[in-house]
Amino acid sequence: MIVMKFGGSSVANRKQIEKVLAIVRGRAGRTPLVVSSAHKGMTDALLSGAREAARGVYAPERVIERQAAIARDLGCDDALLAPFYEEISALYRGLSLVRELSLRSLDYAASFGERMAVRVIADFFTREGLPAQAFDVWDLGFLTDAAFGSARPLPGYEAAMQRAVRERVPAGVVPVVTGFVGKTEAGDITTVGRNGSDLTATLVGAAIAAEEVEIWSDTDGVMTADPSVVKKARSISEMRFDEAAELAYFGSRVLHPSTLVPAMQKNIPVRVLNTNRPEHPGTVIREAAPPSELSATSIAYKEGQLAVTIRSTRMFGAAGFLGEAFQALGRHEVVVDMIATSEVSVSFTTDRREPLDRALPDLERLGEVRVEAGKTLMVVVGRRLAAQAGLGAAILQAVADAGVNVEMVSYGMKSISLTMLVADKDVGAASAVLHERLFERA
Ligand SMILES: Nc1ncnc2c1ncn2[C@@H]1O[C@H](COP(=O)(O)OP(=O)(O)O)[C@@H](O)[C@H]1O
Ligand SMILES: N[C@@H](CC(=O)OP(=O)(O)O)C(=O)O
Repeated sequence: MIVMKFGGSSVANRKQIEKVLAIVRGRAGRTPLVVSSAHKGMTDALLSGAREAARGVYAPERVIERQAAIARDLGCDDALLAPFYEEISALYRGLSLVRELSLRSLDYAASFGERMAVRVIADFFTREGLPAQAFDVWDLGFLTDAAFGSARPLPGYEAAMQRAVRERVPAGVVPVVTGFVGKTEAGDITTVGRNGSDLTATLVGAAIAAEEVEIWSDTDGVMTADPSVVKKARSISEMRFDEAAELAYFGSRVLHPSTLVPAMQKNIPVRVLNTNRPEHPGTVIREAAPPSELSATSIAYKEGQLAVTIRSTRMFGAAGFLGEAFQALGRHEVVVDMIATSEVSVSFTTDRREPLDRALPDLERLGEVRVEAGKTLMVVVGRRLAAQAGLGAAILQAVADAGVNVEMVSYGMKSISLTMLVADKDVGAASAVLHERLFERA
């Protein structure tokens, strides 16, 4: 079996879904299980409708009309999605009455995108002669914890999924399964997090021991930089799991940050492909990749970071200071990405304000605290980074030549990445110069 995940851009409208049909038809002999995202923009539309409702503005017709237009274009009967339109209206009505919006309600609202998309896609495939059946992923055994907005499957979900796929998917029928969503044992709808259908795909792939997971998007696989930012970005043919995981974590939107974890655990290759150019070989991500002649594999960045510095003379030669600081961060669930220390200060970055604000009183007991917003983590990923003398210096020199000030650097022993903290405004200049030096010179 193979898992084929199609993102929002791949199922945006009839034209795109026709491409998806041709691609899936071409893989029919490999027993595909399709995981689909919502049509592009639907999740955002559903969430903004819910937020509006919670402010007292009840207007479900916008999102319903958007979905209905796609369904109609695909020739689906209005009755197919009518129960969902009623449920969305009831939910928005409820939110507009209580004027409240919990993480749980947000997940419930967001879930409609995938639940409606799989139904119209399976219906269309079947009418076009490729027998298909829509499934909510929980009906195939994917039950999760109750961490709304970042839910994960319950231990043992793999066996439940294997059994359900065997028992519920008829032979010769392509299952079209919801990405992104899940359900708790108590019946509450959850999501695995924004852009999470990639993660659903690898979790499902790991559960059913798929021979491969394909992620179909709108670029020729994983590229040396975000092609929407760096025009000369080029496709990477092979990557190692750890390289791709690092890249995904540091903001490369093409893969959700946790996508590679289930694939790594079960050693399942992940192939990233382009729905608009299915003949392109894309990128294969697996445990081992042949040596590359390039110094680096790719660059990525994560904007909107907060840089925090705690300065204290108490730190000078004292044991335990860092321990206290990081215990406080741990207690308040502050996720730290990058750290630098000196004799009298410790600096780190994080991307969420709210846990940091909760930790501040504890940190202020340790020393003088300064928080600066508007920072970007720029990362260069590559398995040769640790081994190639002078490469780190060349990267920093390139950024300096572009007039960009690097405020922090992290370059660990045996590391496959070099991370720099720069101002948000410098992202364009830093990306361009790094790409030019690392990938555009012969
Ligand atoms: N290194 C990269 N390689 C390819 N795409 C990237 C990279 N970094 C960022 N991206 C962006 O990710 C986008 C694909 O992700 P997304 O919009 O979530 O697609 P989908 O709708 O398929 O889920 C691309 O259009 C591209 O702009
Ligand atoms: N539809 C969800 C999940 C997802 O993964 O979407 P996409 O594959 O289009 O990134 C979202 O927008 O967050």
